[in-house]
Amino acid sequence: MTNAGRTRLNQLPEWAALGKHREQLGDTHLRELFDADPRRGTGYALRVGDLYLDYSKHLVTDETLRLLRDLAAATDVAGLRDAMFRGEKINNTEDRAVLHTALRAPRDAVIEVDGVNVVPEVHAVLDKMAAFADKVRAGEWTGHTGKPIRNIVNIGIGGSDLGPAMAYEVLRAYTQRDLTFRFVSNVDGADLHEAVRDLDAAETLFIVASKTFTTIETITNATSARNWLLTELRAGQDAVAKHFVALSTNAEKVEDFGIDTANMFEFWDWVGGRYSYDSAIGLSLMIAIGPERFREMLDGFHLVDEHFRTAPPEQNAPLLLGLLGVWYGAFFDAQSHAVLPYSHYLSKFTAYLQQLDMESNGKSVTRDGQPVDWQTGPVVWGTPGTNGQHAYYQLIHQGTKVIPADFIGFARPVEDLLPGLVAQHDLLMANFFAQTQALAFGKTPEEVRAEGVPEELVAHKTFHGNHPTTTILAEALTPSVLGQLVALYEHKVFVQGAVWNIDSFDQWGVELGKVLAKRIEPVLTEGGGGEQLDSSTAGLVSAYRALRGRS
Ligand SMILES: O=P(O)(O)OC[C@H]1O[C@](O)(CO)[C@@H](O)[C@@H]1O
Repeated sequence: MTNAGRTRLNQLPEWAALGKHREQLGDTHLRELFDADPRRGTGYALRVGDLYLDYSKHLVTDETLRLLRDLAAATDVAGLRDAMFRGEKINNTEDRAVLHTALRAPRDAVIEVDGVNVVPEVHAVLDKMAAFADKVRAGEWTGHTGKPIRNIVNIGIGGSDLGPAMAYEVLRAYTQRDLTFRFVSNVDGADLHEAVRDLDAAETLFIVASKTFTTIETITNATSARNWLLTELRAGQDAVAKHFVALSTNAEKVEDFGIDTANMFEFWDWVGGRYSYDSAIGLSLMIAIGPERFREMLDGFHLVDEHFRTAPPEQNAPLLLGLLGVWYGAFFDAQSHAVLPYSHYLSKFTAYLQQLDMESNGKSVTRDGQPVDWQTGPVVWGTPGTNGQHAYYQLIHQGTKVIPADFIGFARPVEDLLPGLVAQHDLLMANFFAQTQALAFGKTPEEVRAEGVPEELVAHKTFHGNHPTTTILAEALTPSVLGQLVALYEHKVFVQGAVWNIDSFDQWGVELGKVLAKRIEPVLTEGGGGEQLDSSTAGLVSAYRALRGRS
């Protein structure tokens, strides 16, 4: 599936048609589009599972949407999608299938990789995880000294950290509150230090999460955690078995580290790191929320998988969101995309999406290695919306950049909020609705003047508006809704990669820095070798050594 010989994206007639249409659209304002169609607000909306998705505040008309769907057809998004679901090796630079959708397939589904149905293996691991999670939750998994495990520390980085850490925050209201969870990723020793300093080692379980089990940050932190544990417990190597489990595809390396492979939860090379938290990588989350809730989350993923696989293009939400991103990148020169959740529990959601989107689509060559000459993945950024309003929203409202944004909010606060706090929810959501309204429609100079604003301030108090947003609203932030949201973004990223003709499932761009760090480390510690470095890096390394008192 190299797509060799495919017509270059910007030479397709469908691309040219979009370019021409963009010119015709010119400066058409959302105010005009809404005035022209009183039903636009409800007409440009979709329901997917529990998600209500309003895309009416986008700079598009029926014609734009039709042309974008034509582009999707011309680039065979549906063909690549079907190949992915069938287990074909669409990750062509690594010659791997891309089957995170199999992680949430029902028990009786049949999905084959190299002629083997992978679904039974997926469910066998889920069952093993559930048995383990139940034991820990019930206090039946005891440590080396016989005390029950009460603290769970996940050690991993990238996809082996961001997913479980994000989902733990999102679903905090569903977690077993007498257990403590920590997530360690940074090779800066401060991360592990702060995570364990107040924990009783006798009650602490380390989950070492690494697809490859070779990632230097994770193995370094896991080794330090093992040293800490054995020192605290004044115990020998035999204490490791009760306090360390591994989540990996690499049994050999897990064994080398000293973790019993009986305590390893497996996944497979057809699960990309950034698509993996619904695999064994989600063990910490499953312990936190319990197997039943975890399964509800998987069902939420599956619901959107099925929607993406089967919904017609006009109603296909990931297709639509993906195409809108293509539209803004190519024809509005949008460089970034903001994700602005109006839920404190989604505070790590955008950070999670950064890896999902930017590691997937931060590419500049096509599947067959030709340089692209069109925009690919945007810079994804954002934090919970109300906080952003008092920080960077100024730039979105009145700056010079086009920043399409997703607003995500919920009708009901989580159930166990303290009673006095439930009332705050309407204020939160009033802000949610007000912001997309202000961004779309702005405030004209005439409206400003009508308020009696002095003429010299009119320009400053004018809001041009016309800033595109998607609004995603659900009743409540449940495990299923989280699964639905993540799958929606996974498939949106897929659609964009398919249109741009890039491999969204490799990540060669992270390799060079790793190799150079390995070379530089001995120069920092032992000295010498500086002459092989460029003059800037050599100067910095020598300043570092001097500051560390090394000559
Ligand atoms: O799970 P692993 O193998 O430790 O990898 C961690 C992360 O490192 C990366 O490979 C990037 O270096 C990510 O894609 C991955 O999620």
